[in-house]
Parts: sequence; structure tokens; C-alpha cells
Amino acid sequence: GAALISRGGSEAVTDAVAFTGPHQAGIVTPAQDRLHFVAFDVVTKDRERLVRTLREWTAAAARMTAGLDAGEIGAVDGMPEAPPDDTGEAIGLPASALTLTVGFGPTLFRDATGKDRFGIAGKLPAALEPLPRFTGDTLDEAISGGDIAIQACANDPQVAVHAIRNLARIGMGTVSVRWSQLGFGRTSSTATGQATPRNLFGFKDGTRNLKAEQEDLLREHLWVPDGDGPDWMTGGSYLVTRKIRMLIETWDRSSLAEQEAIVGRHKGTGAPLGAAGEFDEPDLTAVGADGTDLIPATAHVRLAHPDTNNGARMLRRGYNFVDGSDGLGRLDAGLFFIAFQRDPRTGFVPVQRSLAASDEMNEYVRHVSSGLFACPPGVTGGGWWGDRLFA
Ligand SMILES: C=CC1=C(C)c2cc3[nH]c(cc4nc(cc5[nH]c(cc1n2)c(C)c5CCC(=O)O)C(CCC(=O)O)=C4C)c(C)c3C=C
Ligand SMILES: [Fe+2]
Repeated sequence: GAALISRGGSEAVTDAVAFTGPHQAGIVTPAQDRLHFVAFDVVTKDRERLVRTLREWTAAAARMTAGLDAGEIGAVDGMPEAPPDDTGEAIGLPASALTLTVGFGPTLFRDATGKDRFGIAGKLPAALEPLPRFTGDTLDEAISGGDIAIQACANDPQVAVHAIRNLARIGMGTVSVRWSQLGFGRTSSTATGQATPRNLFGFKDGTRNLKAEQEDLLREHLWVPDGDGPDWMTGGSYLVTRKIRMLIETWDRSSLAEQEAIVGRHKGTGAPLGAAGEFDEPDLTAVGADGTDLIPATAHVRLAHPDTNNGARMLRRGYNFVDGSDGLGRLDAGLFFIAFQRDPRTGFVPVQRSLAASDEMNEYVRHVSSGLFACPPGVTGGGWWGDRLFA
């Protein structure tokens, strides 16, 4: 094909993540520093129009992840009378490891009355069954759910925002933005080469995450295998989002020992209580001199541990957020939790049930939004987002 000149003006795009492949980028891709996550409602009833938008999105996503303008003409080279096919704020910026990951929500398949919206209800995966209500949930419906989600991750916030903005622009009339969330400071490492980052409680987060290099575990817990539901999801993964407000000021008044008992790990090193190294295995059976569990029964890492949850594992890929302050003198801050898994019914759900029931951390967090999306496999050879779903 023709040589493509990147927005940075050079042909050598060194920090681009491949858009095509057997799996979507943005899942095991080493977690970038910034997030812009958007959930859309589909506002058209016209299947062909939706398909057209998905095709246009795919073309724009392939271009933007390569460090190019969203459209072929670009931000400033079109007719003066027409709106440009790129919005321009990423001119001069490199690809910045941008990944765009698409997922389809249960409401895309059937509306609230059960009606098949686009002739795809027969392809609804059983694993996309709506999440149950969990004890303590304080969800806001206006910032939950959605028919289609797109996760934009990049090492430059402007690049992530540019991508979502252009996709929303292209989708006008087909979709409308239901909610979106900005995030910073990835709270999980997803590759063994990445240092473990910290969440806003000040603890290392992602130590025992699934990692890109653990191929056997990824096959078992992350990717949908052949025969595990409708064909169109083979090689895909299910995405759960939870916006979790953290009561930062309350947390900051609790003692270091209390914080460590709540998490079940040391704050400095990240080592499990009773161990010395960050990557030492947590010993759930260890007892102290006084006969009590070193890792308390209510500790987060005990309740989230696979041994407590029938082997449940997931790939966490969340981001911190601060949405300013709440008007009551508190930071409106927390964790935008993101997890990918083969099946939420054996991944997120049992773990969240354990946490909701007994996690001491619940005193310091509130779940305010929830999302569930089926992320198809990667685009290959001239394909487009949803091609197998709408085939
Ligand atoms: C239902 C899934 C989970 C939610 C929701 C969740 C919220 C949440 N977690 C932290 C901080 C930490 N979590 C850690 C480990 C951990 N958390 C989950 C799941 C959920 N967390 C899992 C599966 C694990 C790994 C368990 C294991 O296999 O040992 C840790 C320890 C470091 C690590 O291993 O990543 C921290 C710290 C917060 C602050 C939070 C909500 C705001
Ligand atoms: Fe956690």
C-alpha cells in the first residue's frame, strides 16, 4: 500500500501497538499509563447503519492506533467548506501505544422488553448474563451498562481522548455517548517486565495479576476457547468494569497496621503479611504467635485469592481516577476497575461475591458503576469490529 505518514511527520512509527491479530490489543498489551473508556447507546434501529458505523470505526481505529489521523484526508488538508475527518488535537503526537478495544453489552442483543434489536439475539453468549446485584452496591444506572464499549489506552492522555472523540464523531446518529471515564496511573501490571504500580490507597496493585507471559493460564482463564459459547467469541474475552469510589479521607486516617491488615500485604514492599518479598506466595494458613491468621479472614488478598473462589482468576487492568472534588470537601476519587476473563460467571462474580460479603475494605469503597461487555477476537485480514457477530 501507499506509504503512510504519521501525524508526527515521520514514517517510522516506533511506539505503535499492532491493531490486528488473533486477540484484540489492549488486553494483554503491557498496560499503558492513561485511559479513556466510553460506553455508547445505539440510537438507530437500522442494522445496516450500525454495521456501517462498525466498519468506519474499524478503519479509523486501525489508522489512529498506527499514529495517523482518523480519516484519509486528515485534520487540515480537506475542503475548507467541510468539517475535517480528524479533529486535529493529536497532530504532531506519536501513536503513544494507543490501543482501542471494543466490547458488546447484553442490551445490544435484546431491549428491555426482550425484543431482538438487530437480529443477533440468537448469538447472545450465556456468559453475557447480566451481573447479579452484590451486597453494598450503590450503582448509578446513568453511568452503568451500555450497548457498545470502547476502551482507549495510551501513554498520552491527549491521544486516548482524541481517539474516543473521533469515534464518537464518526458514530453520530448511530450511537450516543452514555458515559465515559478518564483514568491515569495504571493500577495493574499485565506483563512481568512492568514494575507493579500503586493504587490510590498507596498499595502495589497487580502483583498476582495474570501476566501476558503466562500462556497456559491465559488459555485457561482469559481467552474464550472454541466451543465455549457462540463461535463469534472464540479468541475473545469478557470485560467487567466497576467504578469504585474510594473514601480517601477516611482511609488516610486509618493506621498503617490497619491498612496492611485490610489489604493483607505490606504497604512498602507489597509482600504478603508474613512474607518478605513482593512475589512470595501469600500463605493463607500461616498463624502468628497469638494463634490468629497472619492474613486476616477479612483481608482483601485472602478473599480475592483463587483458593477462596474455586480457582477463579482474571486479568485486571484498572486505572486510578480523580474526577475533581465532590463539593463536600472530599476528593471524588477511586479505582476504575477493569477485568478481562473467559467467563464472568466463574471469574469476576464469585470473587466479587466473596469481597462484598466480608472484605474489610468495603468500609472504604463504594461501587458506583458497573459494565459487562463481550469483546470479540482481534480483527484479521480486512475484517471489522463485529464482523462475525453480524455475519
Ligand atoms: C472482584 C474483583 C476485584 C475487585 C472489585 C477489587 C477491588 C480492589 N482491589 C484493590 C486492591 C488490591 N487488590 C489486590 C489483589 C486482588 N484483587 C482482586 C480482585 C478484585 N479487586 C484479585 C483477583 C486480586 C489478586 C488475588 C490473588 O490472586 O492473590 C491487591 C494485592 C496485589 C495484587 O495481587 O494485585 C491490592 C492492593 C482495591 C484498592 C480495590 C477497590 C478499590
Ligand atoms: Fe483487588
